Order: sequence, then structure tokens, then C-alpha cells
Amino acid sequence: MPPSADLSAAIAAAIDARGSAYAPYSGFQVGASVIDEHGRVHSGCNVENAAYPEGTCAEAGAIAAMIRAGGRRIVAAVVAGPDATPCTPCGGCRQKLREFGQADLPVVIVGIAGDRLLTRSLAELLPDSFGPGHLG
Ligand SMILES: O=c1ccn([C@H]2C[C@H](O)[C@@H](CO)O2)c(=O)[nH]1
Ligand SMILES: [Zn+2]
Repeated sequence: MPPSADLSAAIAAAIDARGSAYAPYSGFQVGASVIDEHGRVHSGCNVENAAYPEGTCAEAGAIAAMIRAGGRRIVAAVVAGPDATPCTPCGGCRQKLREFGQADLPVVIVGIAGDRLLTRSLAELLPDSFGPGHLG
């Protein structure tokens, strides 16, 4: 787990990003953030589409922002859901996190006010996963 100051900043960024979510179809606004190997925080929100399957998750936005900024490793991730039920990442996002995170990567799920609801390692969320190492 990163220092609590860094984690606090990442939680604040995820909450802030949630406020930018474009979710007119589900009404389910999500924000996410990642801390990269340099300690920098990157965030994203879900962006839905009238062609429903084209919508993207908040985690994907945060990862895209990290890559754009030159980050290549995720040391912690935060997901901020819209209610008191932990918004655990979808299967696709678990795999996206796997590309840039180790088995012990902490994924912190927070509630409306940034209260920590659940913390799971990436290995817990995605056991026996397939990753870059499989390709040599
Ligand atoms: O971890 C999650 C779970 C759901 N969503 C989005 C996708 C869709 O826009 C809406 C409802 O599934 O929430 C995320 O962004 N991240
Ligand atoms: Zn997802």
C-alpha cells in the first residue's frame, strides 16, 4: 500500500473524476484513479455511448491518462462508486489493470464520500491471470 498521503490524493482524484462522468444511460457515475511508479496520480471517469457497448469504464480512462503521461506501472488503484455498495471493477477492467500491475496491487474501492469500503489485491480480483509475462 502506498503512503497514506498518496492514497488520500488518489481517493480525492477518483471522487473528483466521478463528478465528470458521462453516464446518461445508466445514471451510474464512476471515478477511478491510479498511482504510477513515479507516485503521480491519474484519473478517469466512465464515458457512456448511445451505442451501449461503446461505453468505457472509469478505470480505462485512468489507465489511458497514465499512459499518456508516460507512466507504465500501477502501484495502487482507486475506484469511486456512486453509492454504498462497493463498485468492484468489471472483468475487463481487472484485465486492463493486470497489464500494468503486479499481483499485490491494491485496489481500493471507496464510497460516496471517499470512505474505504473494500480493498482487494489484483490477484484476489483476478486469480490465475494471463499477463504480459506469458508472451515471453
Ligand atoms: O468498476 C466499474 C463498474 C462500472 N463502471 C461503469 C460502466 C457503465 O458506464 C456504468 C454501469 O455499468 O458504470 C465503471 O466505470 N467502473
Ligand atoms: Zn470496467
